[in-house]
Amino acid sequence: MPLTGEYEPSPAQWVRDQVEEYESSGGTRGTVLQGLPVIVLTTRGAKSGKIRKTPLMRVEHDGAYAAVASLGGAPKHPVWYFNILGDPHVELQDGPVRRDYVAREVTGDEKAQWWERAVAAFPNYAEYQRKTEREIPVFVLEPT
Ligand SMILES: C[C@H](OP(=O)(O)OC[C@@H](O)[C@@H](O)[C@@H](O)Cn1c2nc(=O)[nH]c(=O)c-2cc2ccc(O)cc21)C(=O)N[C@@H](CCC(=O)N[C@@H](CCC(=O)O)C(=O)O)C(=O)O
Repeated sequence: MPLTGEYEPSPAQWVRDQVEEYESSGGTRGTVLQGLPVIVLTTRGAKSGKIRKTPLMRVEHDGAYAAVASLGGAPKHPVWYFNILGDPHVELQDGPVRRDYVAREVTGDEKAQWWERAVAAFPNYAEYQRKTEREIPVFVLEPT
């Protein structure tokens, strides 16, 4: 079931702009960062209930995706992390395809396997984890 409600763009201009270009082009432009593929994750604000859209690096395997709450290795989780904890029903747009998913945080061996996939897709993730004490959370998103 697609998430409905009032969209509240990111306060970060470059993020807002990437979402705008991604969506207005039907997922044909604004789909990379540093030449690597990007998806757009839609979540429901845990406090506002508004629709939030977050570009993330594309980490996909057999139809499932990882959402890596790296925030560049910052000491705190990105806010969208708490949105997913509040409501695991999310949407993900990968290029022109937009689908509904249910997200769950992964740990242990499953997380290690997805972390490997994530670093393979975007090597900066390894550097981000090295630069912070915070354990970077990973959600796996499976199609509903
Ligand atoms: C700035 C903040 O954003 P954030 O949710 O912390 O997410 C920060 C970043 O992760 C986010 O901007 C990502 O898109 C950055 N980013 C990546 N961020 C990552 O963490 N991982 C990535 O792989 C990644 C890739 C990427 C690629 C392209 C690009 O343009 C950006 C990319 C934000 O939007 N804050 C809002 C509130 C947002 C929100 O969801 N509020 C909730 C409240 C939630 C709560 O407080 O519990 C609500 O509406 O209820 C505000 O300050 O008004």
